[in-house]
Amino acid sequence: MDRIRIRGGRQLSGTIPISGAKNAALPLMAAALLLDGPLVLTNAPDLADIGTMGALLRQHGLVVEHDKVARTITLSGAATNLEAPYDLVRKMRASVLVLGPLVARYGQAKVSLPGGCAIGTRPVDLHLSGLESLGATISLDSGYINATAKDGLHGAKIIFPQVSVGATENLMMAATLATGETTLVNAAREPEIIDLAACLIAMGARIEGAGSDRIRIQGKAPLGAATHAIVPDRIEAGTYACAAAITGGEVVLGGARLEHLGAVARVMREAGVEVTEIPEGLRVSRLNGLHGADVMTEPFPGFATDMQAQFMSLMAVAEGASMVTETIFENRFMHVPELTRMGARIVIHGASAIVRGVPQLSGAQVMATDLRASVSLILAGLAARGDTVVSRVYHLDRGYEHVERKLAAVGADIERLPG
Ligand SMILES: CC(=O)N[C@H]1[C@@H](OP(=O)(O)OP(=O)(O)OC[C@H]2O[C@@H](n3ccc(=O)[nH]c3=O)[C@H](O)[C@@H]2O)O[C@H](CO)[C@@H](O)[C@@H]1O
Ligand SMILES: C=C(OP(=O)(O)O)C(=O)O
Repeated sequence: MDRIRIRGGRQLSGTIPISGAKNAALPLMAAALLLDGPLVLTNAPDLADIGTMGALLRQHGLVVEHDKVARTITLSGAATNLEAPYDLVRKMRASVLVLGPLVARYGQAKVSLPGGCAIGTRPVDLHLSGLESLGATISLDSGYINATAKDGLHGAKIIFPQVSVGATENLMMAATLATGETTLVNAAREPEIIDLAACLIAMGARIEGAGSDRIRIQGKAPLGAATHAIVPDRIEAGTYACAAAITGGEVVLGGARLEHLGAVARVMREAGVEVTEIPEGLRVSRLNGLHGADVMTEPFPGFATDMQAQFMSLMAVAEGASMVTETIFENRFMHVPELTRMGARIVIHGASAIVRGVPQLSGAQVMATDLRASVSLILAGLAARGDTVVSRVYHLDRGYEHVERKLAAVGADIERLPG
């Protein structure tokens, strides 16, 4: 298993190109099940999760070509197998996004229940009840979701009791092939939802309101081939913004957009980080000290849960105390014991962590437990005295493209230790 070694203390300077977003690319790939295609996705990142979604769609019968040099994914063909097996679904929860498109187009699907993961139990009840509202019959058997809609889906008004990115995506896709109008109320407003809607519209779908909490879909518009550029990864951008800030450096995040950072940019400014929009993307710098700032994770445009671990690393070396409250996932503080091993002073009280900043962290051997926890340890390593070695970086490779190359290119002392 590969590890990553970081020798801390280098200020970062230069430009980091921001890749296409993992969390946009995965639903966009699943959307290829809605039509024969081809669907051409440009600005595609080279990530383990993209490989997993490609493998899943191939075993459904699609032709998936990922040109890593041109950074395009071309998806075409029809599904010949309507089952998503446990072995692939367990690797990546976003696999459940094939459910809506499959049942909408083929009237039938069998998809393994994704189960929980390190950060929480992560049920899919909202995906399933939403599909039932659209007319699907759902049953659970031997760890699988069986969904049928022999006469097709029909439009409905679906009021989500809680905001869910994945359920909004699954139902928005399914509704494009349902008869009549579907309204999603209390829908997620993340930039990845807007990106998926833009791609579906490019295919011919009629969708209004994506980016607001009420999305209207007029189903059964004929869908055809489309080309779509994947939105830049706001979480990757936020992560590298923390890298610039934690090292007291200045970096340009090529292609990043301020409006996509939501509350993250505001809180970073509050903590003493300069974030400026420039034609190339965002310039992030920290010339003076960092101050503690409180955050609470919320659906977009609130502070992203996917930025919580990285921000906690930053607060670990800020002056004063910060309170970090996680409201989305019940088990997303697994980076805390590892950061503590590096000298951070953090105590957890229920869903909140109190971070008392220390002047300096010290390098240590630490273990990655999930995607964002892994990168938070790399950030801490960039600021720490001495060497940090992060193990289990396969978590990191799910969602960060060439992290060591991108950071080394702006001056970090970082290398991958193949294992
Ligand atoms: C591939 C992808 O895009 N992943 C992102 C997506 O995950 P994902 O789509 O899984 O997250 P959701 O927005 O659905 O989850 C939000 C909350 O709703 C709960 N919930 C969700 C669905 C459901 O049927 N029932 C239910 O109770 C979840 O357990 C969680 O507490 O949004 C999360 C929240 O921004 C991010 O952290 C993930 O990086
Ligand atoms: C939690 C994440 O992803 P996933 O939903 O794929 O587990 C993430 O991107 O931080």
